[in-house]
Amino acid sequence: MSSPSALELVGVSAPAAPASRVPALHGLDLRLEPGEQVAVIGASGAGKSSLLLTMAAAVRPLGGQLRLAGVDPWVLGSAGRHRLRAQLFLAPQVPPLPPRQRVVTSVLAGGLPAWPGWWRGWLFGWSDADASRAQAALQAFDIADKLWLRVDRLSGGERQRVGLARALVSAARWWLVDEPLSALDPARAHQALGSLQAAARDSGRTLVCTLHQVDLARERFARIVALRAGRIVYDGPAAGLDDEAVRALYSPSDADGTPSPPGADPIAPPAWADAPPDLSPGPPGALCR
Ligand SMILES: Nc1ncnc2c1ncn2[C@@H]1O[C@H](COP(=O)(O)OP(=O)(O)OP(=O)(O)O)[C@@H](O)[C@H]1O
Repeated sequence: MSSPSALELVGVSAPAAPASRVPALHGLDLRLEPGEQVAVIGASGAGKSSLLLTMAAAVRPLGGQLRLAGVDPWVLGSAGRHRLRAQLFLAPQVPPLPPRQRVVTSVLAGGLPAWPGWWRGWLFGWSDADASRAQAALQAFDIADKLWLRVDRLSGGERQRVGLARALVSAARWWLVDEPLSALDPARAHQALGSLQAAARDSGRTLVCTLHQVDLARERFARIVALRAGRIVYDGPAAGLDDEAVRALYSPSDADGTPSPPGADPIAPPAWADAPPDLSPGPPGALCR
């Protein structure tokens, strides 16, 4: 049964960035019910990040309509849209963590803008209750021991997990997470995705997650949305996406999404690329670069 609290795209075409007028998404129809968990897959450049930015009301559709719990954020004034955005947590591929900030502060910033007390804590120090909240969020990603470290002392994978811990302290009802596992080894990736999904499930949040790990997407998500060249080419149960469909999804294509014929070479290399390398020795004493 559909709910009025759904996140909905109706015939949405949208660019990849706020300043662009070039559509990266073309006429998408998509509806996510509260508490649903959806993996978005597709080749590089297919439009996965653009879809999350559009859902987060960070880029304005060129056509069609985004509806968040029945409200189109783009008919609101900027203050109203800002309030509505507090319902959305967007985790970009590379979390924007200030390098000199302590991890505790970065995690608790996930509660902004809905948590005015953040500024007090940031200025005057964190209470034990705040620190415990951040620690519990980090614990879910197995990095509770990093609570008081500075962000620039973390590895890339640890930063990525701090970025995910921010979702757990946010009050948002929709979690939009862009490639959360790109910097994690396979074991950590399984653990982090499991924690994220469990936290979303336990708190009734809607989770949309873009993933390059197709096997993990099929194993862990009941519903898969597949994008190709800015269009939805599959939206359904993970079980309905077989290996052949996945191969077709990731096969090279022309710009319009038409698969290239076998052996086709869409971009010919320049003539010099085939020339044999010059292996002649340089003058005596020449430096090898
Ligand atoms: N800032 C930008 N301005 C203009 N076009 C962009 C911008 N960022 C991305 N694009 C283009 O928009 C299209 C969709 O990009 P998008 O980042 O949404 O793809 P993606 O599926 O998330 O890719 P990836 O898996 O590599 O992150 C691509 O053709 C890309 O080149």
